Amino acid sequence: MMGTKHRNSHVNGSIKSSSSLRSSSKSFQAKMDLMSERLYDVVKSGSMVKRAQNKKRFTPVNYKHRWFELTKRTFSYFDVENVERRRERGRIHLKGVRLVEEATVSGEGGDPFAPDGYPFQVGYCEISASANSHQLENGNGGGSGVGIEGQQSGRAVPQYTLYVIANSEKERSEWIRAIRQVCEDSNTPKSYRYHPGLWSGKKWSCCKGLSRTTFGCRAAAHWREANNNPSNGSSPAQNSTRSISPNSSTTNSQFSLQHNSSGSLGGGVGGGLGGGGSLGLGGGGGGGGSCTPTSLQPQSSLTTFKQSPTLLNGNGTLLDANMPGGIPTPGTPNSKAKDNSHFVKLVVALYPFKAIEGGDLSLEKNAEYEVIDDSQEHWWKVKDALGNVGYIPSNYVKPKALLGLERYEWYVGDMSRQRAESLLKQGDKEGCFVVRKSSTKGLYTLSLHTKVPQSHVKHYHIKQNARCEYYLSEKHCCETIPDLINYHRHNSGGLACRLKSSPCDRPVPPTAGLSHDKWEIHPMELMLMEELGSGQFGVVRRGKWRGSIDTAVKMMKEGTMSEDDFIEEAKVMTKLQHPNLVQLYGVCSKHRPIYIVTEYMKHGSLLNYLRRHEKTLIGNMGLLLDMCIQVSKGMTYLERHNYIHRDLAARNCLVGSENVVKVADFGLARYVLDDQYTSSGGTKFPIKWAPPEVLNYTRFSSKSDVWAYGVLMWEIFTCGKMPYGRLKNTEVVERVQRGIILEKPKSCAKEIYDVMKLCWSHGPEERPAFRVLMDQLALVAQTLTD
Ligand SMILES: Nc1ncnc2c1ncn2[C@@H]1O[C@H](COP(=O)(O)OP(=O)(O)OP(=O)(O)O)[C@@H](O)[C@H]1O
Ligand SMILES: [Zn+2]
Repeated sequence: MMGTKHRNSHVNGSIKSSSSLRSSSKSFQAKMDLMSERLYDVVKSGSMVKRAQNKKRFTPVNYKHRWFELTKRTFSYFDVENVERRRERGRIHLKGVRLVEEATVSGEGGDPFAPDGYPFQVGYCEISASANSHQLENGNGGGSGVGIEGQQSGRAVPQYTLYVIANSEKERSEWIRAIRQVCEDSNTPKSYRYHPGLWSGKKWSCCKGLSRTTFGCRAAAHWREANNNPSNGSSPAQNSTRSISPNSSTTNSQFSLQHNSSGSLGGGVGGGLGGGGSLGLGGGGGGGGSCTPTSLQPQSSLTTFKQSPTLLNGNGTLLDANMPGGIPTPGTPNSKAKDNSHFVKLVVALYPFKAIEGGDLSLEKNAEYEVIDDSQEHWWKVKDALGNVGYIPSNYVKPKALLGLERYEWYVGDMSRQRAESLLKQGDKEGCFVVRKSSTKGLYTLSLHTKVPQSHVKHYHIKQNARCEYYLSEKHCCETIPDLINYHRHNSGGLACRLKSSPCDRPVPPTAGLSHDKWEIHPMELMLMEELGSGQFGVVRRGKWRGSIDTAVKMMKEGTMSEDDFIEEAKVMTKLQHPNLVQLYGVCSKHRPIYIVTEYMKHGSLLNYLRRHEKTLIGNMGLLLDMCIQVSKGMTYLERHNYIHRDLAARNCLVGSENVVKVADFGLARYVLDDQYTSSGGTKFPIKWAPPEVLNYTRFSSKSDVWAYGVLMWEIFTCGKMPYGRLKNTEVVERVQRGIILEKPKSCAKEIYDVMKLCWSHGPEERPAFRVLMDQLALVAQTLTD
């Protein structure tokens, strides 16, 4: 039980005045050290989302954007605003770090308010805030005054856990690796167990363990081993716990559910439910949005769990967490294979899927399936309740343990205000509504269509009171959002009208290929219909695959592309999958002309769409900005996969229902044989979308895509005007070389034009990455709308 009450012992009133004097000068010295350290040894930095103080209840305001910095001694975080003089909000001394692992914060039993992203956790023990790093170098030798902290710094078991949500899988694994690398490993156990999930106040979201101090349900080898393992390289498809997870066949094994009928892997006692610990200098006051009275809040905004320093094993025998080798693990790295039977991954179908090819399995919406093989990214082998086994598209299911509001028809997730409006107006029904993620991270918004006095959509923030109950009008509070929705189905309670229906089913996303391992399509399986348009490669027609799936079929004019190379590439391209990329289903390559078969987008090319709807679009900055953001999401995905588009422009984006915009034709330019198209001197070369380094040296990169993206933004905000008007290509080249850029479109806010200008920085390295652009535009959207 030690440790639970002592987190503030360094400010304990019993400390004698002389030592407090000493400690104040020491703390000044420590501050100076820390400042210089921050200036000179930042190993890694970046903005991510931090989960605040652990509470019994989950709340959206638990999540804040913070600027993180890793130095050789600390992992600290700062306000994101005010770049020059960032205020430090808290820090972890790396000496105290005991585990760094991926985490699962959302999903069933988890935090429904967790924003999307890639969470990881840092488990640590408290290191006295007043002590500087030099003192701590000696680890647990501390005198009795700071005895508890001194001892704790030598502990194997972390006392607290900090949850951080990275923006991409790659970023997450980079952070995990970086923190592990700079951490002293002397205090970390050879292997340890941890919970990938969150403690909800009642149980662990990962294993449903009912005691906060229950042994971790996941075994990890010491991270040295994990870090050295080549399979934990930077490949975004692999996550860093893969090699050390008990369920090695599971690509993302944090989803494993534990079926553990023979009792828990280890019991546990002790450890209060106490919240946070005070950490380091400056922590105070952060976090914000607490749900409990502030006087009960520990001063730091760190999310922390108390864990017992003393543990029981499965038989109830006392174990000393300080003993060499740390916590005994039922699943040591060598015995992991035997553990496999305990782990079953259950998924729930978000959409129906009809098995057409042999070997596939149909999915029934909301039914549960057991995953048998998820070694391939896009097609998993699963078993249904009747024992039928087959392949299903992995993007149609969600791990049961991660299921949040998705199970509800009315939840649309990441839909912008503008798209929600167009969706609801389309149905034109009184009381038709959706709940969506608000543009403020972690919050939700109810969008409601009403016809009184005339057809319009109202947006309400779902708020929380001091007891963490949700409400739309303060008089009617509910414990959960679904309860709140139910309440307002029966009582308008201050809303424009009662909630009635939600719009038709969520649109079913395309699959990566039309079946598992399928990218060669037999032309007999395609029914060709009307012509959709034509480009320089030939005609595009609508098609139906096996009478049921809408497709677009591009019939490639013979001699326009190097076909064999493209056919090889198509296998890779079918594997690229993102909601803002036009899905490549496959090719018909056995006959000529070859067909390229893609997802069908009902409103055709973005360029024509902008021109056709100029009147309604031009005044709607929110909608135009939303289109830009959608494209930036698709491009961020390509960037992350090191895939260069080479011909990004409004003509190569397509529009689907509810103003969904997707990027098409990525990478295709490489297979074009026509010199006029491929050489920067050619008449068909997209000069107006090309940055200086492409014009000069044909040097393509993701950053040349960023330049083109700036021009695409300009096309969007002018509703499809031709960049540089009627200027000839040679004149455009000359201007670009001289640094003359496109003018600000009339209907475009200065903040948005500023982003375009960044894309047109002369040197590729000065241009922001897509992932940065995406965040910047989301911030602009937040200030301009919602
Ligand atoms: N997946 C699709 N869904 C619906 N319509 C499509 C699809 N793909 C293409 N089209 C329609 O076909 C037209 C021609 O497309 P295509 O990609 O061949 O040429 P383009 O992009 O207009 O020009 P370029 O040949 O220079 O790339 C598009 O403008 C669009 O209207
Ligand atoms: Zn667990």
